[in-house]
Amino acid sequence: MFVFHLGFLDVGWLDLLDITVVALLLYQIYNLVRGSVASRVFVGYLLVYLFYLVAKALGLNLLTTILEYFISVGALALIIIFQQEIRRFLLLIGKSTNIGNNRWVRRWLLRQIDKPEPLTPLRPVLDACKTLAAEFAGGLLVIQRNDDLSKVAETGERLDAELSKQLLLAIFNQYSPLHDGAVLIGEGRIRAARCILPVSDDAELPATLGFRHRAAIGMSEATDAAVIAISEETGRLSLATDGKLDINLNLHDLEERLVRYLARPLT
Ligand SMILES: Nc1ncnc2c1ncn2[C@@H]1O[C@H](COP(=O)(O)OP(=O)(O)OP(=O)(O)O)[C@@H](O)[C@H]1O
Repeated sequence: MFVFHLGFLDVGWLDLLDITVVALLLYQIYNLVRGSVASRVFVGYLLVYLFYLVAKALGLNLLTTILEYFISVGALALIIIFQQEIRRFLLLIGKSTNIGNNRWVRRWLLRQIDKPEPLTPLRPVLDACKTLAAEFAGGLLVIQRNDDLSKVAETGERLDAELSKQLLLAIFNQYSPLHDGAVLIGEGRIRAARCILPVSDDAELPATLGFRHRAAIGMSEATDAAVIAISEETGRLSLATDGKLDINLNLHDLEERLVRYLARPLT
């Protein structure tokens, strides 16, 4: 069934759906590679493909064959060049379609009654952040929301300790064997310390941003956790959520953003 005619072209509903999906995909790819070296490779590849279409339409057989060969080998090369972007793209899809994490799916399909979200008391966390910032001690604190963080916990020392300001300060004390890496906090308890977080490979991040802050962003890209980074150099407080870092927050702003983010309904 045709929707309309465009010159000699008959455009149907399926064509419109096809064009919309391709446009959305291209837009997502553009968003992922924007600003990175990969974006130039992507544009170059598109230009070669356009050149190939023109050569084919003109009936330039030899050139078409050479370009066909180049494009098929190029597709493989693209997968290698774009590994980081493809990984980020798949993570994005996985994160937004994590069926088990969906409130409605849990309720209606998995027949799980939603228990009230386990609230992590923020007071001990905020008090510890205040002291760590004032003393330029440095810290990295992950507050679990809904995603399972057991894989990250495995990279460090598992603990199951009551959450308290004093314990957090003891962990991040420079003489503590647990001070390096991140602390995981979930359901009001300290779950692990000395954890290694995934580091963001976003090429648009400022070069001045060190690994503690890149790890905070990386963790918030890969999971729905909120990550607080306290700079050892400047005492600055930053909060990473949804792959974005808010830097130089005062304690009040940090508390407000954390409360708002953790109270946000699950999708
Ligand atoms: N991937 C990671 N996972 C967990 N902790 C990390 C990771 N990368 C760095 N860190 C922690 O951050 C500390 C400081 O790293 P770095 O100096 O590169 O960060 P920074 O962002 O410049 O922070 P600062 O302002 O505190 O110097 C490391 O000693 C380590 O404890």
